[in-house]
Formats: sequence, structure tokens, C-alpha cells
Amino acid sequence: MISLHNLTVSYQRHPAVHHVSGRFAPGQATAIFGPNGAGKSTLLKTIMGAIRPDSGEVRFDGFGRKDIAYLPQQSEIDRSLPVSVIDLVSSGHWRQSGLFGRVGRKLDEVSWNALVSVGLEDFALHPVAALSSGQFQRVLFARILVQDARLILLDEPFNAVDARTTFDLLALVRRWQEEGRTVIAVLHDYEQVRAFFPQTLLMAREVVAWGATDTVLTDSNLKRASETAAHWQANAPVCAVDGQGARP
Ligand SMILES: Nc1ncnc2c1ncn2[C@@H]1O[C@H](COP(=O)(O)OP(=O)(O)OP(=O)(O)O)[C@@H](O)[C@H]1O
Repeated sequence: MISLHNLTVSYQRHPAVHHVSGRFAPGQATAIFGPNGAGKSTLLKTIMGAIRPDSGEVRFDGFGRKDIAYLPQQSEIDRSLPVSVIDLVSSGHWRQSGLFGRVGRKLDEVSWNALVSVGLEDFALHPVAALSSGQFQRVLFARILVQDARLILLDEPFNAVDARTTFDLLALVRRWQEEGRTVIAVLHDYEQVRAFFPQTLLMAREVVAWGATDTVLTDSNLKRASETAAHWQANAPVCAVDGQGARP
């Protein structure tokens, strides 16, 4: 179980995530939804440990950060890596093999099966740099399959991905839920959220609503989220509550 306790995360002391509390439903898929600049990616990075909060905390009940698989936005990934598709997928085994360790036959088979699951086995020996955006995203999902993580964090996983690929990858999200994994994904597509994510956290720096998707994505909540975002200013004063604890 993952819960957030009065979590505030700032850049140059301006909170991007502000006093957020709540718990993610274990073994279910939660969408983080909200306008641009709402703090969605910041929250995901804080959960996976890449950003330190100013105050409050993320609590993991029963498992640790080693159980997390994280997929950043494509724009944050260097795709010019001089590695093959199968090598990138196999790097998901690093916990078993060590960072520079050799992957044994059994793990090789797991990597191969993951590539088959995303329909890219014919590309196994291709260089990663030669893939299209959609193919690359399939490879990253295969790597997550290999990681076998209990918590899966996805940041805008279907950006620049065509409808067919999105459909196939959403089937994996559904499979992960059936396997009892917890999935948290930043999404912008309302219909995808409604169809595939039973839980939603609607945020605009603060929590607007959090719970069953049907009860969260109401017209009034969506209006409130966009109004809150419209009123947010980058040069707004530092929160008085957080001022003491915020980083310089
Ligand atoms: N590295 C950074 N340095 C300074 N400010 C940042 C940084 N990253 C994000 N911000 C600011 O924090 C706020 C929240 O950004 P974040 O990327 O978390 O929002 P988001 O909801 O994911 O947005 P989008 O939907 O546009 O991707 C924005 O105002 C953004 O400009």
C-alpha cells in the first residue's frame, strides 16, 4: 500500500505539489489526471524517489522502492543508446543480474517472452535508436514486464503512440491489475481513464478529488481543477506553512 502524507514538493521554493494526502488503492490502476502544470509528473517522481519532498512523506507499507518500475515521459529518455532492443529489455533484470552482470538463459527467456508479449520479437537485435516512438514504447513496456514489479509508475505512457499500440499497451495495464499489481499512471486522455482506470486522483497542485473514477471525473470537479490551474502563478509567494522547510 502506498500513501501520501501532507506531501509538499517545490521547485525554487514554489510548491508544485501542495499538501497532498491520500492512499492509492492496492492492486488497482489509478490515473493521475489534471491540467498542464498540475504537478502530476512531480508527484510520480517523488513517489519513485527521484525528488525529495519539502515536507510530508510517501509511505510504502510492506514493500520498498526496489519493488517499483518507473516509466518516464519519452521526452526524458535518451534514445540514442548504443544498445539492442533485447539488451534494453534484459536490463530490467538488473536486480537479479547486477548492473553489469550477464543474463543467464532463464532470464533471456523471460526477456524474449516479454518482447513477444509486446509484438516486437522480430526487432530483438535492432538498435534501440532505430525504433519509432511507438515501437520504443512497446520495448519499454517489455522491460517493465521483465522487472516484475509490484508497483508500476507510468508518466504519459501513450503520448506519441498510435491507437493500435495504445490499445495493446492498455491490455498490459489491465493484465497487471488482474495480477494484483498497483499501477499509477499520469494520463491526459479522459476516455482512456474512464475505460481502464477504476481509480483517479484529480489534482491541480492540490487534490481536487481522489477515489472511484466515476465519482471523481464529474463536470464540477473538472471545472474546479482547471480553474485552480488557471489561477496558479509561477511567481506566487512561497507557502507560509512550507516556507521553513522548503529547499533554497
Ligand atoms: N525541474 C523543474 N524545475 C523548475 N520547475 C519545474 C521543474 N519541473 C516542473 N516544474 C514546474 O512545476 C510545475 C508542475 O510541473 P509537472 O511537470 O509536475 O506538471 P504536470 O502536471 O506533469 O504537467 P504536464 O501535464 O504539462 O506534463 C510546473 O509549473 C512546472 O513548470
